Formats: sequence, C-alpha cells, structure tokens
Amino acid sequence: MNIDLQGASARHPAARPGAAPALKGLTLRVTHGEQVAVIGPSGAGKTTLLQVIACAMPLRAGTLQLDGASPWQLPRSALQRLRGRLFLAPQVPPLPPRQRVVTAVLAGRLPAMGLWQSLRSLFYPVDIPAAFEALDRFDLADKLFERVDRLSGGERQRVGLARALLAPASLWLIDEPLSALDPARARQAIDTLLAGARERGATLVTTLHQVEVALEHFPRIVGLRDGALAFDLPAAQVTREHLARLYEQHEDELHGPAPLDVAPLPVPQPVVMHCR
Ligand SMILES: Nc1ncnc2c1ncn2[C@@H]1O[C@H](COP(=O)(O)OP(=O)(O)OP(=O)(O)O)[C@@H](O)[C@H]1O
Repeated sequence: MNIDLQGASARHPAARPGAAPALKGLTLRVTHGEQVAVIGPSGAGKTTLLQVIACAMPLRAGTLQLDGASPWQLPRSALQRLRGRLFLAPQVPPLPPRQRVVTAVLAGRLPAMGLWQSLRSLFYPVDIPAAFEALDRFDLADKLFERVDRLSGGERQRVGLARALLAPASLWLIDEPLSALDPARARQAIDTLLAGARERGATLVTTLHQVEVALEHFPRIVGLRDGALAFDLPAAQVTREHLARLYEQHEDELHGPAPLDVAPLPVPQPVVMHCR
C-alpha cells in the first residue's frame, strides 16, 4: 500500500487546550512494499503518526491518501474495507486476559471474516496450524493453548506481533515492537517482521526506540522531533550528527552503538589486582 501524507497536523482529542499539536505539517511518502523505521525522542509524535496513517485519528490540517484514496472522504463501508487492509500493532496489544493464545493470534484474520465466521472462530479456532506456524516464527509455538494472562509481557508482545502474519493487510503499522523484549528476542522479532512483510508484499512502518536496531535492519529511517520531520534518509546516510540533533536534550534515549562513520570508543584498560 502507498502512503501519501501532505502537511499533516494532528492533535489528540484529550490534549490540553493550548498544547502543541502532536504532528505539525508533516509530509511523508512511502511506496508499496517499503520498510521504514520511525525514530525520535519520547513525545516526538511517532505513535500519533501511526494512528493517523491507520485512520484511527483524523487530521486537523493537511491530507492523507492511502493507495490514492482519501480515507476520511470515503463512504463508511469503504472506510471499513480500507481499515481491514491495515494492521496496527499497538505497543501493548489489547489481548483479552482469559483468551487462549491460539484464538488471540487467529484474531489477526478477523477483518477478512464475516460476522458469523468471526463469532465462530472465537469459540472454535478454525486454522490451528496457521496459528502454530505464526507463533513458531516468534519462538512461541509451545504457548499455543496457553491463556494470555499467563504469559509474560514479552510473550504477550510477541503474540500481538504474530497476529500480523495472519492479517489480510497490505500495510503493517507496528508501534515499538521491542519494548518488552530482551536483545536476542528483539532481533528475532524484527527479522521475522521484516521477512513476513516482504513475503506478503506489505508496506511496513515501525516506530523504534532502539536506534541501532533501526539502522541495522531498515533501509529507510525517518527521524521525528516535536511532531515534525527532522530527516528522512537511507539508513547508511544517517550520521552521528543527525542522531545528536534528533535526540538533543534526550541523550539518555539514544542507546546502542554509533553509526558507521563514528570512531570506535576507547577500549577500557584492564584492572590490575595486586595480591599479597
Ligand atoms: N492520549 C493522549 N492525550 C493527549 N495527548 C496525547 C495523548 N497521547 C499523546 N499525546 C501527546 O501527543 C504528543 C505525541 O505523543 P506520541 O505518543 O505520538 O509520541 P511518541 O513519539 O510515540 O512518544 P513515545 O516514544 O514516548 O511513545 C505528546 O506531546 C503527547 O503528550
């Protein structure tokens, strides 16, 4: 799916009167099948950007087009159909606590099902092998029949991501998919998402706090700050200076190794112990 945002401004309905808009005049084009990481300090507007593209939040100014259509001008039924082609994974997946993992994962298919089929699948999971395969790619196949509320936070996050592999979507919008994962799981999850989107020809837009993961895995990096575009570059062209400006006064959020053009940090000297 193609995304075309022009001069987009958005404000949360619950924002304080007088608060700055969460997005300010943002212009961004993403073409079918691209894989884009959105980085930036906390409060930069990353989640808001995904919500706007997912047609979950209308714009106050500017335009959004998805595959050439303006979602908010579509008739209700066409907007519903369009939303069925979008997969938005929030940072904390809304999984009903007593639900089995198999049902939670198969819920990724609900947009492609009629009402009767959807209700039936809540009680009788219809394609258990597909759920198994999706979970297996996140190393969670052994949790297939576990209850969601018996999973750790990281396991729940991966169940939320496994849904993408079953969703009938041509645009994946994934919000901070690694926040509850250790480094090894994080790399596996991001590799699985990138490969899954590529196999399905889906466009992938992911927000990430882990700058080093974004630079290592994504071909295109969008830097957001204060709701505006700071840069939009191929990963190989993102320099230490770009990152320093993006995270100025938020340096604690800029973790991980520096990009390629940065000299390595000095190796600490070994501590010498004197024994008597
Ligand atoms: N539910 C809300 N109600 C009111 N204002 C909100 C709400 N959610 C976000 N905002 C405001 O919108 C701005 C952008 O928030 P957003 O969540 O998009 O940033 P972010 O870059 O995703 O941050 P983080 O990395 O911390 O998740 C912030 O100034 C925030 O205060």
